[in-house]
Amino acid sequence: MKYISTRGNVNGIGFIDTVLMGLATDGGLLVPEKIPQISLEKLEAMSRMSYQEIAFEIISSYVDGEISEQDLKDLIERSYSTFRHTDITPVQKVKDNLYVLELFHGPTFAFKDVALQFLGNLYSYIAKKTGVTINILGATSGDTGASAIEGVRGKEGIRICILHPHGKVSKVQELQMTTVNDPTVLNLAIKGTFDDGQRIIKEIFADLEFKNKYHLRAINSINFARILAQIVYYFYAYFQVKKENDKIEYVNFSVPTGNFGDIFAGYMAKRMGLPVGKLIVATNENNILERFIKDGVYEPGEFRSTYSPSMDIQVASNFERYLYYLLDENSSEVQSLMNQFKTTGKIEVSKEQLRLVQEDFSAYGVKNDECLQTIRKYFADTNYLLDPHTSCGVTAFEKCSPQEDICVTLATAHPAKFNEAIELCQIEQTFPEEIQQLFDKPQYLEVIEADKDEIARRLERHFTSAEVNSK
Ligand SMILES: N[C@@H](CCOP(=O)(O)O)C(=O)O
Repeated sequence: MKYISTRGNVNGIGFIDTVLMGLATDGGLLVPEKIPQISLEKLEAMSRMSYQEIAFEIISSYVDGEISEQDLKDLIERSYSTFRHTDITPVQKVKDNLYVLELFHGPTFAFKDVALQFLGNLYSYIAKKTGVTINILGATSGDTGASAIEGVRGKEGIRICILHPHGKVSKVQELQMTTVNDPTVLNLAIKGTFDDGQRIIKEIFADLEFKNKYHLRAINSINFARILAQIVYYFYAYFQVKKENDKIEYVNFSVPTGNFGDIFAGYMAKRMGLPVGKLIVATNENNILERFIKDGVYEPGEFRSTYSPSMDIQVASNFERYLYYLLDENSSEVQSLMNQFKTTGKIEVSKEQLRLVQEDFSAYGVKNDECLQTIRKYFADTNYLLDPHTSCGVTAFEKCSPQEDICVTLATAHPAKFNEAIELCQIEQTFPEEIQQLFDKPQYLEVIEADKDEIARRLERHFTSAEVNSK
């Protein structure tokens, strides 16, 4: 299994180099040369496996022997031993045709833990094997940051810096990131939006001299390992639902979407042979992806702060990976559309391409009020408390999934992370102990201009500090 860039100028690299490269050196995103196919017999066998066993089957088909079988099994075991639920990502039936895939049982109560516990352990494994320090740079709209820090903190030979938009994440999200008192962890609160942070880190990664000098590594979903670990739970969820509904031929998935990584993992699962019907893109009022799926025009709108801050994103990183497949793996066309996006701020696909988009996806952009209404309605009717992101997913399920289909909505975070929104719904909730205790801790963060050069200077200091954990 080799990996290539969506823009065509990186070819034939292996899995570990793909993880280390993160953003491709030509500015594109790395994808496998061929998507592994899962046969019907294999699917049947996998339906009886545990989460960890399914993870091994999927991940090993992409790692292709670069990590020994035993080491990979150990990495997977270690990564999911931190989860509070024995099923790792349990599936709950909420009503007749709606299941919720609970992805928030990891250490930071968000779906990001599923991939970042794994990626943290993988980085640690690589750091030990190569003896080279790993300096991680990431941007977050709220959930990735805490989860990435939790995935690597205390691990030998790793430093991390996370950029978050100052004042634009929930209080619990901010506390989760900034109460970590560890000299290898740096939190920069930028005066800007998540899109500013994501653009700046991509510019820094594109400066190859800087990237190589400081061994910069990515933890965002630009890193293919993130997508890979997220493919697993689509398989797991399908098998759980199929057990209860043996006649179904496919399942729809409704996915709260910001950076397009989570739903892109679902698209990969479908391409691998999982019987997925529609992939429903649930956005909030930052609805670039909804507009693209409905009209074929990809063009950022005005930034809005919403009750689902993790999805307050205009430019979705993984859109480029999808574009690559939509354009029939034609990297020069991807390159030219991405250039066009850079100069005009807009991409428009043909009618035939839009038809293909709509074969796989439907979309709904949830208004702020609707998000709260759905939380109230489901709590009153089913006693199930949705977080605001999952509420967008459930609202989109109601709008887009036909009554006769079964749909799994991805529950991407625990409601306790977004108590501001839950309080507006006049619903009382008890905080899990791990979240409650954050309120008494001091915070460690630096507020900084959203300026690439200033941030790069701060990174140089952090990534050359003597502080790095050792055995
Ligand atoms: N929604 C994310 C934004 C970053 O996305 P990623 O999947 O590329 O890490 C967040 O909560 O930080």
